[in-house]
Amino acid sequence: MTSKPLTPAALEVRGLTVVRGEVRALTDVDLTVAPGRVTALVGPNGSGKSTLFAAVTGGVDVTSGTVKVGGTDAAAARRRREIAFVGQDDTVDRQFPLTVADVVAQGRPAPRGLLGRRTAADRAAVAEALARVGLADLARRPIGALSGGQRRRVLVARALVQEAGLLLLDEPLAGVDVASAELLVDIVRARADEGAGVLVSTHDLAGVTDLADDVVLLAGRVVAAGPVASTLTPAALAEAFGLRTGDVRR
Ligand SMILES: Nc1ncnc2c1ncn2[C@@H]1O[C@H](COP(=O)(O)OP(=O)(O)OP(=O)(O)O)[C@@H](O)[C@H]1O
Repeated sequence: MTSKPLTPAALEVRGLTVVRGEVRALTDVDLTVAPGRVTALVGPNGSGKSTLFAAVTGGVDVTSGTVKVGGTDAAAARRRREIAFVGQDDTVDRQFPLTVADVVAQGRPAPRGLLGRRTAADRAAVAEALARVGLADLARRPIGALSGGQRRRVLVARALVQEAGLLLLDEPLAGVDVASAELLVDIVRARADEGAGVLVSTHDLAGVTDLADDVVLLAGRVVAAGPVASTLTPAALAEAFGLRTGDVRR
């Protein structure tokens, strides 16, 4: 008798192939993100990291294969708001007169009822997420009056208040200072400790050990996958990044 796992994977990708125009961006990708674990998605430019996120969030058509989130089809999970995503080029409209707290509150379900007011739970979640990303003092500031790095943190806070079972972050460490990077690593870990599955793409090989439990090395296909220590071997890195083995230092 085969026993089914008690908890479904936060994300389970099987045989995923995505063709974008003339380009085969992903070929036969298998990948699992377990609840309570942080998985790093590592690969060179053009290796398909953003395409993989797009396949989960509905930003690109799946050519073949399956994408399941929390045990159900990704489209159904999106409707249940079970997927929180911070993309690489996510922007907020700086001209629109929204405060930082307003933008974070967008991560909560739309307010119901005649007055459409946010609930006390919404307000508490927004305050907690802003504190987590170190922006509690800026809650009432217009979103247009923040630095680029601060706006990034606002978008992470917006993803946190969604309380989704799957958190996806596309290159959150790119272009952030050391303190912000450390904060992000802590935030990601805390979300996993709360039971979410987290998938984070990064170019920063040196930081993967601090960031993640598991790693998937991508080069249009999966080169290697598993626990960080046993997976990031010089040979696997060389294969994924197209280097000679002797070039890879860890
Ligand atoms: N909109 C698009 N139309 C056609 N091809 C695309 C499109 N977006 C990406 N591609 C191609 O798909 C492949 C994978 O790109 P993708 O953006 O997923 O890689 P990536 O690993 O996220 O790269 P990077 O690290 O540079 O962000 C590349 O060959 C790219 O040129």
